[in-house]
Amino acid sequence: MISFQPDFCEIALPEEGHYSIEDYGSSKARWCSGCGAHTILHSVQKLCEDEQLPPEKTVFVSGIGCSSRFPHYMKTYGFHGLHGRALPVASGVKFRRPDLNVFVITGDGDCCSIGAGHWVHGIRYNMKMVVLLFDNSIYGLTKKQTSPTSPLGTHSNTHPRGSVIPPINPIQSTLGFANVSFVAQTIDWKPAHLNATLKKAFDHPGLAFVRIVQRCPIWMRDTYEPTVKDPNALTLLDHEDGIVLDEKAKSTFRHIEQHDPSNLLKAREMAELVKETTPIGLFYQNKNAVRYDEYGAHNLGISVEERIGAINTLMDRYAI
Ligand SMILES: Cc1ncc(C[n+]2csc(CCOP(=O)(O)OP(=O)(O)O)c2C)c(N)n1
Ligand code: SF4
Repeated sequence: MISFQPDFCEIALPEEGHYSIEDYGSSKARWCSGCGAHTILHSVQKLCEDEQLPPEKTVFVSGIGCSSRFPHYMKTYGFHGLHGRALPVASGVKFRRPDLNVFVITGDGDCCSIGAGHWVHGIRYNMKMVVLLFDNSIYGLTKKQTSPTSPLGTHSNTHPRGSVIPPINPIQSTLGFANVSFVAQTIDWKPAHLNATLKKAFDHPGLAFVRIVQRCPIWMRDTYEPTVKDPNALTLLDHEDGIVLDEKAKSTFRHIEQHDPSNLLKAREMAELVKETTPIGLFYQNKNAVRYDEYGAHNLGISVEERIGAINTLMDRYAI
């Protein structure tokens, strides 16, 4: 388990009082050339710059996988932990330090396989954080084993003759979990949509779950290439309360569907679209869902600061 504080504390707030994108991390990550994770990294660093997040108040928690190397490339706090366990670690961080900006980076194996139990309850606890599911439909780091999101018939090292069990649809599953409050889908190769989705997720007052369809050119080229190349493969979910794109970015889509993100039943129907095309946009948002990170303080009738003080006292008492 590695928890670390890289060299950000050596980066004093620039004199002009403005962090630039370079202050948030490196653009030289050790992912394969053409891996979709590179564009996601850039987009997240851009979000940090746009929001001027103080690096010492920001933490990236991940599990294990290619995608989970993400915290190493950020000059913020980071925790590259145990396979499948990013969500409980992040929940602990958020409950203990509600003042921090918390991001979770998880792969489809990490989240939907070994970490699936935490996925259900992380969504249900709805603590304010952004969860980014890097879904490349394969176990990348361990060199091509079938993942729960691998399309039926995927040839892999665990299923050389093709996978036989239908995959999980992470959007549909998440929309079925209790107390779900924000579910969006985007892709790594359309930066305008990716950036707008991250911004919407960051602004959400609860747990924002974002599935990012991610290119893995090493193991899954045949799976994602048709979607990248075919202009008919995507459907943009459009609504004034959803992920709003400018006209130029919108004009790159051939298929646009109006979808009101307050309608959970319709959102579940939209998630089914994936059989014919990949829908991207905001499926569902409920800003009023119960938040466990707020509940503790509200229930006791104390402020967040008082709660932190109470937790500190307990930790001192038991020398934790
Ligand atoms: C408890 C445990 N079981 C298994 C592994 C081996 N392992 C490491 S990464 C990984 C799968 C990674 O796939 P995914 O989460 O989809 O991430 P990707 O590498 O594709 O980004 C597995 C099975 C491990 N590190 N720890
Ligand atoms: S194996 Fe795939 S997911 Fe992993 S770094 Fe390479 S391209 Fe990215």
